[in-house]
Amino acid sequence: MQEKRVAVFRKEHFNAAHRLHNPNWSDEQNKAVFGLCNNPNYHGHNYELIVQVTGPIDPETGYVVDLKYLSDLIKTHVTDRFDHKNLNLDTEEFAQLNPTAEHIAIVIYEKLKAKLAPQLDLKIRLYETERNFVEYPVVG
Ligand SMILES: Nc1nc2c(c(=O)[nH]1)N=C([C@H](O)[C@H](O)COP(=O)(O)OP(=O)(O)OP(=O)(O)O)CN2
Ligand SMILES: [Zn+2]
Repeated sequence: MQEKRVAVFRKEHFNAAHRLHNPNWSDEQNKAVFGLCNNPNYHGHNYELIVQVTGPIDPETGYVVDLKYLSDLIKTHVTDRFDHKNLNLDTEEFAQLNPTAEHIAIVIYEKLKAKLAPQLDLKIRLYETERNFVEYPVVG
């Protein structure tokens, strides 16, 4: 019989400021492409993060992953690092990387993936606003 794989989810949130900017472009080009998001004085978002972990159920615990462990992992590696921060100025992750929702999702994925057992699949959904959100990775 095929192993049953189950997805478990943890929702978190963090508030952060950012500025979308490409240093290789002129100010005019940055303004034209990124609009208000290029404001030199930054702007903020209430990010909503959904972390999905998929895998087999451990027969001993009945868990795919302990959600308390997952919650602690997200706190240590994501929210403690990014909450109430200016992503461009206060974090090494986005000092040289444009802090778009796409890039933030990939950075979060890579941090958490490194801490999870290899048989577990990870997916990140990140809401930058109520209507704008991204997912990583995309399968297929
Ligand atoms: N592909 C992406 N597009 C945009 C991103 C991004 O990360 N990836 N980010 C932004 C800005 O950060 C911007 O602040 C988003 O806010 P806004 O356009 O105001 O979106 P809202 O949902 O709040 O407002 P609407 O009224 O629904 O437009 C822009 N693009
Ligand atoms: Zn923004």
